Amino acid sequence: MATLELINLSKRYGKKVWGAKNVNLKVNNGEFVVFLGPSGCGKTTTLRMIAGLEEVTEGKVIIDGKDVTYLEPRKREVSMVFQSYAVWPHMTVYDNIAFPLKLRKMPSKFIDKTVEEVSKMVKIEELLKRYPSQLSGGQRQRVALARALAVKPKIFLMDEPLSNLDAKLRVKMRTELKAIHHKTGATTIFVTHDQSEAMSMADRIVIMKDGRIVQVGTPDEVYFNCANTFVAGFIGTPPTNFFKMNVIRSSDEIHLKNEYIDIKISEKVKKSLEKYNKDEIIVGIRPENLLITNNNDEAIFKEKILVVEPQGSHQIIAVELGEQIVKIVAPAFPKYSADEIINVSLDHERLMLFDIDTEERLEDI
Ligand SMILES: Nc1ncnc2c1ncn2[C@@H]1O[C@H](COP(=O)(O)OP(=O)(O)OP(=O)(O)O)[C@@H](O)[C@H]1O
Repeated sequence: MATLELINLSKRYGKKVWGAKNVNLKVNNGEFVVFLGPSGCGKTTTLRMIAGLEEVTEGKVIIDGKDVTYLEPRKREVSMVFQSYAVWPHMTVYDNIAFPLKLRKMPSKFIDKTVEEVSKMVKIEELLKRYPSQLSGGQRQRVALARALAVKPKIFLMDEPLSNLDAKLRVKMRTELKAIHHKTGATTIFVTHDQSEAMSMADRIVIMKDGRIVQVGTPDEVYFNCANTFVAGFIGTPPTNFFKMNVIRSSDEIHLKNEYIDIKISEKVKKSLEKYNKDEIIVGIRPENLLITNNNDEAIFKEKILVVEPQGSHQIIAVELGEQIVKIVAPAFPKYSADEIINVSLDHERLMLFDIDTEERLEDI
């Protein structure tokens, strides 16, 4: 177990492309941190610099207070699990797991005990005599995990380890990985572009865009206190609805208005708007914070339902406001259907406001 610190960590490919730029992060002992972001945002590059597989252009990697920026990978005491299972086909499962321990010249009794321990942890103790070709994809990935666990690394690095598995197995493995982390307490960095994977596993999520960190926080923090429109749009399914609106100030009220929507803002939100002197603003409302109501006075808009997508536990309702499709997550009952006219209000506590120019969230909400 160890702490990890990244200081201004940057990687430039060629003359122009920055794979990662000024990444600053402190990871606590035993923490499970997930790097999340769209394809090409720099997650893998950053992970590989931590592992020592990628040369650092600028900045430092510190593990347990020691500068390892230029230390070769095997001396860093980190283990990495990749998306492709990367198990050796000519070795049995036992030998695959034992290999890194044999390299370290560990006594055979110790190796036996460790293989038994980690294979139980990842539930492959029955498969030790098989070869990888005799395993399913999920089982192969478990072998790769066991091999990484066997060396008891200071830091566990995982690059999309679940993405080759089918949807059901992915969800199952998430829970298992979280349980393994709970058991081992190993400091873990996990890379994914799947936000629900990140939300369900992470102690903290590091959201990246264009090689930079845009927000670091617990799953709740990045969901409820999004730093900007990028985070609000990236986290959550269906994604946040965004509206460009005018700020209409009168002596006793403030309204946020566009052609279709009129929001009379609450006292709480009023405060943050007092400091905002622009006439336009971006409003973000999550689909579950739009509420279908019978009360005309509460409604921020009234519209015909375009389509209803039943999901069992809830319904996703789409309406069209001009060119924009707006999504509403409603409870499973009452049932709605296309062409029905609905009044829609909102949970004012969950309204998100963003600066029209910077797209950063307004403070004090
Ligand atoms: N060897 C390379 N040479 C040149 N550019 C590279 C190289 N490796 C990565 N890049 C670029 O660096 C940026 C970050 O890539 P990286 O692989 O870290 O992204 P990622 O977030 O892990 O994406 P993905 O989810 O698709 O794996 C991208 O713009 C990518 O094109």
